[in-house]
Parts: sequence; structure tokens; C-alpha cells
Amino acid sequence: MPLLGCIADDSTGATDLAAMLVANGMTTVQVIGVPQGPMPDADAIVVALKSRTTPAADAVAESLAACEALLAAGAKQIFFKYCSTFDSTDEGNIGPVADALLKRLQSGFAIACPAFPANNRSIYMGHLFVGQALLNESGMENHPLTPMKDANLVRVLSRQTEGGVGLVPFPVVEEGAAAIRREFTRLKEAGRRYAITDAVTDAHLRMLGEACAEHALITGGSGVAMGLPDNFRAKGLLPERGDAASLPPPRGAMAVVAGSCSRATLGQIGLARDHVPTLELDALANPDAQALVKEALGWVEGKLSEERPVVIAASAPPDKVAALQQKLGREAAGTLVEHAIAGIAQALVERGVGRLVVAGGETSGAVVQKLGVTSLRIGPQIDPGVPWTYAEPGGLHLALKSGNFGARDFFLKAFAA
Ligand SMILES: Nc1ncnc2c1ncn2[C@@H]1O[C@H](COP(=O)(O)OP(=O)(O)O)[C@@H](O)[C@H]1O
Ligand SMILES: O=C(O)[C@@H](O)C(=O)COP(=O)(O)O
Repeated sequence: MPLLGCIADDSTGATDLAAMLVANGMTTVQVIGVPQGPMPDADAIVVALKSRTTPAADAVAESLAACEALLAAGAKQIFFKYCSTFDSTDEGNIGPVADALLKRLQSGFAIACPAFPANNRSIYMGHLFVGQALLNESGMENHPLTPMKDANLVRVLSRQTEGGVGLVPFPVVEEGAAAIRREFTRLKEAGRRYAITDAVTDAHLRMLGEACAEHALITGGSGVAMGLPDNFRAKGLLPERGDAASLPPPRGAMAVVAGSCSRATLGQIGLARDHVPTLELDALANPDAQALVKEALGWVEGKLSEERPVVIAASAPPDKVAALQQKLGREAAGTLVEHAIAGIAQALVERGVGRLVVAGGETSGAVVQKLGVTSLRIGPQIDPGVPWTYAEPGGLHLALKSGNFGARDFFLKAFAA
């Protein structure tokens, strides 16, 4: 019976969270889409949706269905995982989904904490930083689907919910769990439904996790989940365990497919280009998913190997993304590239690829759907937030890389891991 039931708004976010729970000693299974049949046996279940950029009403309905399945399986606490860069628009989907989950859980208060110091996301006085840059100056202001143009999370979340949004500021978080709990009570009494919580270090996240032990709903990035296993241990519900990750040995050819246009991914493609066969598709010149798949399959012939990966990317810098969006519309441009990358991934697996890295959250969602993956076992981390996983059915080794995660040599080091 799961202790923690998690709902993630995209696939890379789900593996990121699952890896965090595994690293902190919870056995964890990731399931793709709203669970239909019997639930796997694990301390935590992470349901991976593709609800970050769908219409808010659809995201709410899917998240509620996932919540229902997790509660029916016995989950004692629900975690709503969104991006550490708070990817969303004024229409949602963070606010609407959190509102609906709180209502379902008959609760009136939750934290909202995307901080993830291991990946350079910190929150100070309610402002989200990526490294030393404010969110809106970090490159995320150019995201193809969820451009983030405001770093003040109290303001950002306030635009997505009718519930009041307050702040647990740095000095309170520094004081520890008891002070944080007192601030929660004060904010609740002042009519706030959400608390953005400052956090700059892992120690802050652990104290926040401790302070949320009795919350029905926790919302945030994977970082704040690091403190939750200890809450279950303190109640005698979870045995002491080390790292709970192990996978069958990898086999088959190696490939990377990328639909992420984030700065980190563009840098990783840049480095890979100097070391392994790399195809950069031009979706602007050739805005046809089938044609892009055909081009990629022609190029890859004779290049697949068990010694080094091939890289196939549709990723493009902001001006090219903007041009395609102007031509087709934002959603259609995204969907076209997602279909192309998913089609390429499927064809690569049919041609013997057994180890596949996918770069991009929406892109990963499209790929796992196309491959018919129903669940992922979580293995060792390649870089913070990106583990190898074992996809079933089919037995493919998959790494779903969030756009902005991973070192510059990620596409090479993943296969050495
Ligand atoms: N050349 C391009 N022009 C327009 N959109 C693109 C292009 N390449 C990729 N995209 C789209 O950009 C989006 C990137 O989102 P995602 O996969 O979530 O990456 P990230 O993890 O970096 O946010 C996807 O919908 C993808 O299809
Ligand atoms: O929290 C994070 O940053 C990631 O887990 C995540 O959600 C990534 O989303 P994408 O950048 O769309 O891959």
C-alpha cells in the first residue's frame, strides 16, 4: 500500500520526483497516465500525466482521477509535482489543479515550493532564481509553451487561483519546522490558501518537509519531497533503507532524441555535435511531422551502435521557435515537433535501440505515450533529477531529461553511467 501518492504534471517531472524518493529510501513506481488496473506495490506511486499545458479543465479532471486512484490504493498523503521553474500560464495549470485537489482532500491550505538547490533553483523572499538569475531572466522567459515572465511566485500563483497566497520568508524557514508551522497557522488565519516557501538549501527543504508532515496535500518540485520519507519513518510506517534503485543490465543501441529548446539542452546538443553523430532537424524549413521522421530514419541508417549514441534533435533557439509558432500557432508548433520526435523514438526502438535518452518534458510525454509505456522502474541518477529508468512493457532503458537539467556532457555521460 503506498504511503505517498504523487501526481506529476509531466513525465520528466515524475521521474525527477521518483528519483528523489528512491534516493531517500522509498521504493517508488512511476505509472504513465491515470492508473486503470491494480496499483503496483511500492512505498510511493508517482502518476505521470501530461497536464502542464493542456486546458485547465482537462488538467483538473485528470489530476482528480489520479488522486482518486491513489486514495483508493491507500495513499496517506498526496503530492502534486510541478516544475522547479513553476512552468505555467495565467490560466494555470498549477493553481486550478491545486485548488481542485485541496477541495477533494477537504483541506484548506498547502505549500507551494518549487525550490531545488541541487539544480540551482532557489526561492528568496518569494522570488524564484535559476542560478544567479531571476526566473524571468533565466531563459525561461522564452519557453515555447510556458514563458515565465515574472519571478515573484506569490504574484504568479495569485493570478491562477482565487485563494489567497502568502509567503513563509527566509528568516522563518531558517528557524526550523516549529517556526514554519507557526507561520502556516498565521497565514491560514489570515485567509491564505497557499504559502510560497523560501528555500535556498537542502536543509531548508528538509525542515519544510518536516513541517508539512500532517498536510493532506503538498505541492512543489521534487526538492521538497526529500524531507517526506523521514515523516513516515518517524511514524514507524517506513523501514530504514538505503538507496532503493536497481535495474536490469542495459543492452541494445544508444540514442538521444530532443524536443527541448531550453538553454541546457541546446548546450548539451552543442557538445554532443563534436563527439557523436548528431542530426539537427529544421522544423521551420520542413513543418511536417511525417517528413521529419522520414528524414531522421534516412540519416540514421548504418549509424546505430552499442558503442556510442546518435543524437536527433528538433530543438531550436528562441528566434526559430518564434518563427514556427508564428507560422502554425504555439500549440500546433509544439504538437508537430512532439509527434515527429515520438515517431522517431518509436522507429529507433524498432531498429534495436535499447537505451534511449529523451530531452524535454512535453516531448517525453509524447514519447512514452507513443511507445505504449505503462510504468517505469527507477534506477540510478545520471545527474540530479534525471535517473535511468526501465520501461515496461518492452524492457527499454529510458532516461527522461527535463529541458534544463543535466551537465553539458549529459548526452555522453548518460551512456557511461
Ligand atoms: N524548433 C521548434 N519550434 C517550435 N517548437 C519546438 C521546436 N522544437 C521543439 N519544440 C516544442 O517545444 C516544446 C518544448 O517543451 P518540452 O519538451 O517540455 O521541453 P522542456 O523540458 O525544455 O520544457 C515541445 O512542445 C516541443 O515540441
Ligand atoms: O522540476 C523540474 O524542473 C523538472 O522535474 C520538470 O518538471 C521538468 O520539466 P521540463 O523542463 O518540461 O522537462
